[in-house]
Amino acid sequence: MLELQDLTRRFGGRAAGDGGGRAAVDGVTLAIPDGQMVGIIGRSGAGKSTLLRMVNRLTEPTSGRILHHGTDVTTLRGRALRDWRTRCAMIFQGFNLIQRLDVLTNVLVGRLNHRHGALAALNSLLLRFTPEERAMALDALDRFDLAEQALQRADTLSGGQQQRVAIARAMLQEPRILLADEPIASLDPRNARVVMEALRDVNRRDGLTVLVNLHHLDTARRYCDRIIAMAAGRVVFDGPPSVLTGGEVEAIYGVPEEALEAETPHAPAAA
Ligand SMILES: Nc1ncnc2c1ncn2[C@@H]1O[C@H](COP(=O)(O)OP(=O)(O)OP(=O)(O)O)[C@@H](O)[C@H]1O
Repeated sequence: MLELQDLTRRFGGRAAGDGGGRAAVDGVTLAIPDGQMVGIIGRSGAGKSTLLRMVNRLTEPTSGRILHHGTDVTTLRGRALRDWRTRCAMIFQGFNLIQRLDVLTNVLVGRLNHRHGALAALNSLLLRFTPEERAMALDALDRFDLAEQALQRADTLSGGQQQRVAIARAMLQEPRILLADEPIASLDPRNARVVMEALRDVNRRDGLTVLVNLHHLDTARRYCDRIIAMAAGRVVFDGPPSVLTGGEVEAIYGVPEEALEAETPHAPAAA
């Protein structure tokens, strides 16, 4: 179980924790069972990215707690924090691959957090990997239908392929949670579908908890077990997709579903 307890993040105060500034996330309390696929929706600026980034501590909470299996991850430091970030992988709208490196090496980067000791550090620096690690990376690529592209530079792939490489890299971390921050916002509908299916697959087959920020409600309804809607940093809906009807969306946001989605600034579809 992943528990968020009264989680708040303010920006723009005089100092963290002084109670000043605007709340990007405002007192969010959620309990997310292991293996659930959760879609987080809401207008631009609702606090979706800040919420996800607090879970793996890329953004520090101003107040509140995050517990995973009872461990308070809000207080972790040093090696314990690095271990948490390994268990809690993240993918981004912009894929965040190293463009000039080949696909296989990009996936192997997901393994670096598992290494400890001086020799391992040197090998990491030189991007040297063992045959076992390379086999693991190839398996991950094969699973997402990318084995043939293993030796191509990352920047030769389509956006949908790059996002699947990012998922393969995340899987090499052997995480328990996958955080996906608008993973399909730059993709055309076909690539978006393939990426959502890949996320669904790691959720269903590997049992990962997946938290995914999405702009399209139909995508959230189709792929997620649970939908959380945010507005101004707060949770304004939390329930199964079947309950989030068009009427419910209009009641929450004051505009029809189509109008809500149309406000969303989208990056141009990737090639
Ligand atoms: N590093 C930061 N410094 C200052 N303000 C920030 C920072 N990050 C986010 N914010 C503000 O916090 C609020 C929530 O932003 P956030 O990116 O979490 O929303 P979002 O729902 O993910 O939006 P989008 O869908 O556009 O990505 C916004 O008002 C944003 O401007």
